[in-house]
Amino acid sequence: MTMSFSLPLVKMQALHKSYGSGAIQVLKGIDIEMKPGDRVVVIGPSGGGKSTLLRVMMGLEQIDSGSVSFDGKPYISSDGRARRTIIDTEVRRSIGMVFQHYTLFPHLNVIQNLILAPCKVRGEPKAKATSRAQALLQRFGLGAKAKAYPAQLSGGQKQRVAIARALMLDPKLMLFDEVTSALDPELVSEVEQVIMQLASQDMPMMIVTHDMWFAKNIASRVIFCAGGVVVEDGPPEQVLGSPKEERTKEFIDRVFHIKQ
Ligand SMILES: Nc1ncnc2c1ncn2[C@@H]1O[C@H](COP(=O)(O)OP(=O)(O)OP(=O)(O)O)[C@@H](O)[C@H]1O
Repeated sequence: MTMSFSLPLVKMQALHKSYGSGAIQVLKGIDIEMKPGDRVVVIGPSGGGKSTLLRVMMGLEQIDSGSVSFDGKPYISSDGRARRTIIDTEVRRSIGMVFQHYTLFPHLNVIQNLILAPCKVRGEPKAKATSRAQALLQRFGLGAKAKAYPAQLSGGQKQRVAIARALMLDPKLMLFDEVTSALDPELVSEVEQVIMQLASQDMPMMIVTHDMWFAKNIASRVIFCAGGVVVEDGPPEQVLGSPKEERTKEFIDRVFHIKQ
């Protein structure tokens, strides 16, 4: 029998996070390992700490204790005394994130939004960044929108631009936090398809979503978080139930109710 081992791409150890100087405990000891090819979907009841988890991974939140490693290197840790979080920004930059609400700069057009960080952060020449940006926009069916401003785009287009913008920094891991929740239903699939496209190219990703159909179709693993801990971690069919039940609100309510 042959066994293959791959080192974790991400390793979270005993992550604790509270808001309000400890008054609201949100993460109560999270241990998650993510392997290089994993597409992890995080589900769970509202207020369970899913967004907080992703924001911690992005270095956007202070933690109380614990650590997060990327490619074997701890890049988020706590100094243990003053609740100060230590962030290795170099490592952190290899992670891209897209949020629920559009975060494009309204005063910049699409191309300018895409090339800002590569030019400013990396010192990439403008012409080179622009040609990479154009190629990405073509790939995502947005070639004609290069000169448009965010206000001239639909919600689905804005989210696809936000994904393209994150990809401009060549992330080794992508985090998606409910990126379709604010969209009209008819715009959801164009954004999900872009994420599926990235998944088919083996981009490791962690996704927070309430869309059980999407979860089932994209996940290699599903993690159920509730009450600040990981309640269940396994293949989608195990955590999400039988295909008949998927995506129904009743199913989600029942599972969340039982596990809360
Ligand atoms: N900046 C903050 N200050 C104080 N409390 C916060 C802050 N951000 C989040 N919280 C609280 O922390 C808890 C977890 O929030 P979080 O947004 O991480 O949950 P979630 O699982 O992503 O929920 P949802 O599915 O509704 O988006 C909630 O009780 C929320 O009210």
